[in-house]
Amino acid sequence: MSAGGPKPVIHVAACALLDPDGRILIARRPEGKPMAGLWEFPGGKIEPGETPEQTVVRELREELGVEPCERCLHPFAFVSHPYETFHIVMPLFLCRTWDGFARPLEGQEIAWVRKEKLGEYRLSPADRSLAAEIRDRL
Ligand SMILES: Nc1nc2c([nH]c(=O)n2[C@H]2C[C@H](O)[C@@H](COP(=O)(O)OP(=O)(O)OP(=O)(O)O)O2)c(=O)[nH]1
Repeated sequence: MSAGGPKPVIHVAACALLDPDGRILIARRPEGKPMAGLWEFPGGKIEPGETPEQTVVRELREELGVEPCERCLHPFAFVSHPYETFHIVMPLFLCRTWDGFARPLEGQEIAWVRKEKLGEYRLSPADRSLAAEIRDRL
């Protein structure tokens, strides 16, 4: 707990899209957002009343124009990570099947990256352990 009292717990849901060549899509947080310039998995905050799967489907549609089906989202890992001003809890799903062609719709940069190369990208601090999980378990 910080000196200023308890930090809010933020619930986020994210997804690693995996293409047939075994590459994973990551996105770079655009200028103007917190943690701009860092790479992360597509996703976002879970809105009230949403399941994490619904959040991922909504965010992939908004950010990338792709439509995964909910049953194509496979729970893979989660993080519980303290940032300075909040604490993030975030499940990461894996998805190998979706409709549409992933393209950056919100001014973000995207990259398809082999799992061995994920460590070469400057990831959000909460995502670093996820990259290691992907490298070791995928
Ligand atoms: N989407 C996503 N967010 C992550 C990851 N790792 C990580 O620490 N975060 C943090 C960054 C943000 O503080 C928070 C997600 O908020 P966001 O700003 O992307 O979500 P959002 O689009 O729903 O929010 P907003 O801009 O509408 O406020 O979680 C990740 O892999 N993916």
